[in-house]
This record gives sequence, C-alpha cells and structure tokens, in this order.
Amino acid sequence: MTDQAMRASASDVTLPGTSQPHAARAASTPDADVARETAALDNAALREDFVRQGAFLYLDKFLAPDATAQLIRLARELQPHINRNYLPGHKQGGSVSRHTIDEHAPFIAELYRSKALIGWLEQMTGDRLQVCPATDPHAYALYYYTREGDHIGWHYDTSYYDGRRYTMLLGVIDESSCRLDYELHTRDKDRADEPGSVAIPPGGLVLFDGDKLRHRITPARANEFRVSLTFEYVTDPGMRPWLRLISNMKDAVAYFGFRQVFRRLLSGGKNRA
Ligand SMILES: O=C(O)CCC(=O)C(=O)O
Ligand SMILES: [Fe+2]
Repeated sequence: MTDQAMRASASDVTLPGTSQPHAARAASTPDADVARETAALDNAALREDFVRQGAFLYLDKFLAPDATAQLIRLARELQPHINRNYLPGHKQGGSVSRHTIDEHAPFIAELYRSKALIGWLEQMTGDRLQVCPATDPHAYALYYYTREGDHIGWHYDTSYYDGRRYTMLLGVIDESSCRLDYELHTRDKDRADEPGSVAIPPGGLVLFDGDKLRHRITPARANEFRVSLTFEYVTDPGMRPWLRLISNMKDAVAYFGFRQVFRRLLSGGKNRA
C-alpha cells in the first residue's frame, strides 16, 4: 500500500482513540493523531501548569499508541545510523540527526511539521512558533542511551537563535533507569529553585524553554536501552553568523559528527544559510 493510500480520511479523526484492533483501520496521519489526542486534553489547565512551572510541562501520556509504535519501530531501524559521542564529564551517548531522519524516517519529519502539534505547542507556550531552518541538524533528532554510563550532564538547551528555542522531548523506548532530573526557576531570582525528576515513558512528553530549564539525563546502567526524540521550535529562526558557528561546532562535537553538520556547507554550499 502506498503512503498516499494509507493516509486516513478526515473522518478518521472522529474515531474513538481507544478503538481496537488497529489492523483493520487505515493508518492515520501523524497530524490527525495529534489533533485527536490534544483535543482530549484539558489544555487550559496544562497551560497553567506550564506557566506555574516556569515554562516546563511533563505529560506521561501524550502521543497516540499507533504513532508511538511507529516511533519505536523507526528508532530500532535507525540504530545503524547512530553517531556516538564521548565528552568526558559532560556527555556520552548516541544521536541520529534530522538529515538522517529525513532520508530514512519521513514519518518523524511529518510529525515535526504537524500543524496540530505546532498549534498545541503554541497554546502551551503562548508564543508563535516556527520550525527550525533546514540546516539545523537538531531540529529533530533521536538520542540513544545504549551503553553503560550513557548520560548527559547538567545543562540548558541554550538558544543560539535570535528568539526563544523550545525543546519538546518524546519518550520512545525506555528500558532503563535513566531519569530526566531538572530544576525549575533557576533563572528567576524571585522564585526558589524547584528540583524534580521524571522518566519519560514511550509516548510521554516533556516541553520546556531551553534557556530556562536546567536538566540532565542520569547515566544508563549495563544492558539498558533508552531512546528519546527531540523536536526544537523557535520564535525567530534568525541567527548571528558567529553563534551559528558555535552552534554547529557544538552539534558536530557533542551530537552528530562533522559530516552530518557540515556536509551541506561542504557540498557546494547550495543550502548555505
Ligand atoms: O535524552 C533526553 O531525553 C534529553 C537529552 C538532552 O537533554 C539533550 O541532549 O540536550
Ligand atoms: Fe537538553
């Protein structure tokens, strides 16, 4: 069956999200899935949570089971494309960049651009959001924690863009003891720091302003396996050239490798931005 033929008709949006079995029903689009799931949430209350928690939100259930199952399958399929990094004292683990996702997992690229998803994120953040430019290898990416000690130390997801940068994390696979530890309000001198810790189960969501949430992923133990998917959205996609260089160097060293990050610049500069 072609992708086109598998697309759900608009009427599928109204099907009860819990209906089983799924095999008999045509696969829906990521956009329709998100529209259905977010329509069932108490979005006014969630927006209040996001604000009260200093631009942070955690939902243990967000993505529809079908879409989550797709992500799990794709995360396993993309394992041969993992780029591993080791930065003593800061980070150890694997990543798959948006460029590799574009080539091998268009479902994820489609989910990233889902109008329903972006609309819901705008509702939560109170900002107009844009997708990251095509040259940003971090726009959407998979993180893999597959070996003992894989982790990322305390950090912010600093925005090198002219505007704010929001991080959305989706749990994909979590056969691990890894936790997302975080501290709220660290950049707000009028509020006491508030520590917290969550695991992100498959289909669970974390959303935050990258410059506001201090966070880390605790080290994986032997024989554990964790995959999370990150989506980044910005309020202004402009970036000063020297910050672009810093951002690219960080992505090359800490995440995706120099080939992934600089290949567009090296292959004739067609997409130079
Ligand atoms: O693996 C995760 O869930 C988040 C990783 C992270 O915080 C990062 O790479 O900036
Ligand atoms: Fe982070």
